Amino acid sequence: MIKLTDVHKSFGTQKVLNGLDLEIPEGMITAIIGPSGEGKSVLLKHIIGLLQPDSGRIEVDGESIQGLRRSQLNRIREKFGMLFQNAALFDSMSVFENVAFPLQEKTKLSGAEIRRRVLSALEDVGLKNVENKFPDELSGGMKKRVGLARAVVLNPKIILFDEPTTGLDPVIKRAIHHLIRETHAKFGFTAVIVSHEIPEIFDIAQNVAMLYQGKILQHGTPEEIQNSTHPVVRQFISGSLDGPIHMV
Ligand SMILES: Nc1ncnc2c1ncn2[C@@H]1O[C@H](COP(=O)(O)OP(=O)(O)OP(=O)(O)O)[C@@H](O)[C@H]1O
Repeated sequence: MIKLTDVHKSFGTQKVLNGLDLEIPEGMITAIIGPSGEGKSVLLKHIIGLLQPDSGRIEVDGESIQGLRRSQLNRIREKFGMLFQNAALFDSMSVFENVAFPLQEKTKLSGAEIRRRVLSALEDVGLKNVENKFPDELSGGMKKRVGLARAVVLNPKIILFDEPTTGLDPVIKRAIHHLIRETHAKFGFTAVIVSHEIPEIFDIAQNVAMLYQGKILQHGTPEEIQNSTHPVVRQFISGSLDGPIHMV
């Protein structure tokens, strides 16, 4: 389980997280939703230890991730895979090299075993015969698939997805969502997905937490969030211009 307790984070005078509490259950898909600029990516970066809170506590599997030495933090980070917003592939490396990278960095597996695992991970995400291509030869959807293969190749306990479908056409978006669900069913990792895809995300996530003004405003099943009576949640999921959320 991932547990955040009373987490505060400011950048200069801008308070982004303001006493945030959240429990992310193990083995489930949890979506973080909320208006742009509210701190969803900042929240993900705290979970993986890329940002430190000003105060509060973040625990992964019962272990606090603050104040750790780099080697201890690295050990905890090995539990994580991450699919970044833009897939963050290395442009100068082939698809094979991109997916092999975590295995080469973190394991002492033989070249033959690495090859087997990379090709298997690519097959899991529906990619065949692309291992020798370079990222700029791939479509946006294929890049996301390669990013997902790289995120699952070490079989991590937890995968963080930062807007995995932003900028993709509706068909590819659906395919990526389907793939996340399938890989989740196959590998059983804990998934945390930051997403703007409303209502599609309600079909994928088992839990949904809405971030607003530095706190989790509501956390529940997709049904509970969709049937929320909270005016902010209602306005956000309906995309209405009228309501307490002010556009800037
Ligand atoms: N390293 C940083 N230094 C200064 N400000 C930052 C930093 N990281 C994030 N911020 C600020 O924190 C706020 C929240 O950013 P964040 O990217 O988490 O929002 P978000 O909810 O993920 O937005 P979006 O949905 O548009 O991606 C923004 O105002 C951003 O400018």
